Amino acid sequence: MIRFENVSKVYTRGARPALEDVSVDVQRGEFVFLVGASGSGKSTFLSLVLREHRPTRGRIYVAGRDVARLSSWRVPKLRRELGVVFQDFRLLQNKTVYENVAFALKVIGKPRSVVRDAVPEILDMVGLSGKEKRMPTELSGGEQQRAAIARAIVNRPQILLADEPTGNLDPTTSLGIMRLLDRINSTGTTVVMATHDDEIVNEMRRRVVELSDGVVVRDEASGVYGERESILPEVGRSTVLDTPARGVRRLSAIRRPGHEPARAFTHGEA
Ligand SMILES: Nc1ncnc2c1ncn2[C@@H]1O[C@H](COP(=O)(O)OP(=O)(O)OP(=O)(O)O)[C@@H](O)[C@H]1O
Repeated sequence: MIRFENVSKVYTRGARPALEDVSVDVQRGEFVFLVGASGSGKSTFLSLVLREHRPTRGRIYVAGRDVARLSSWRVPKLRRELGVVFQDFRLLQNKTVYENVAFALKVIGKPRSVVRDAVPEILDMVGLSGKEKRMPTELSGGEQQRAAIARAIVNRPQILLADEPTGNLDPTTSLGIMRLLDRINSTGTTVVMATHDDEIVNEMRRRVVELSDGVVVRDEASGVYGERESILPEVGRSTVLDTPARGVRRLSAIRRPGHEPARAFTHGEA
């Protein structure tokens, strides 16, 4: 679904590459975390998928298209296959929740009948039924992100890119957003999420691609944020979750008694 072949990106001649010889293959339906320190190249990776920039070297295929060679007039069609959410939501402040989501369909020429059916359905899915008429300023951060996610997926894109989607949210709200992203992924949408949120990555146990100074230094099928497991080889997963001293505190802290922690994302309500 997304393939990087020996991709390098140099923004400014003479500067250190933002990405260097990156090869990553993301299959249809995968959920991939992109992790790494600030400046390691995560946003650059996502921007190349979106064809906001072209790679300096290498090939990038997205949903079957060679995006580096794509002519400009074909870029909008590529972007219809891609939903995007950001840390700062980026909702249109002068439009209601309904209008924000409907706008995404209107700009690509969907008929009114499609808008009328699709918008309520997607708002229901993200848990915003009843809040259609609110302005973004009348929503909590988590609700704003839900609206942004609704807008990103209302056109049923094959791929959802998320750049720090929980970066502005508290732990409980982040958990709800992750459940929602997980649910979207379980419907077949490929999800690539750049994040600094170690606890979410550790809890989800999905594929982790780690960048460091633009280079892929780790690509694990079911990874954690850092190298914690090599430090704690004998400690089981639930023990890690229950051990505040290890720093994995947040998700277990908001777990209600009797709730199954390990698969909370997979089957929980958003
Ligand atoms: N438009 C740009 N022009 C020039 N340099 C850029 C541009 N965008 C990013 N860079 C540089 O490329 C490198 C990678 O940046 P990038 O934003 O991809 O990292 P990141 O991992 O997403 O960081 P963060 O976690 O802080 O968002 C950095 O050195 C950055 O300064």
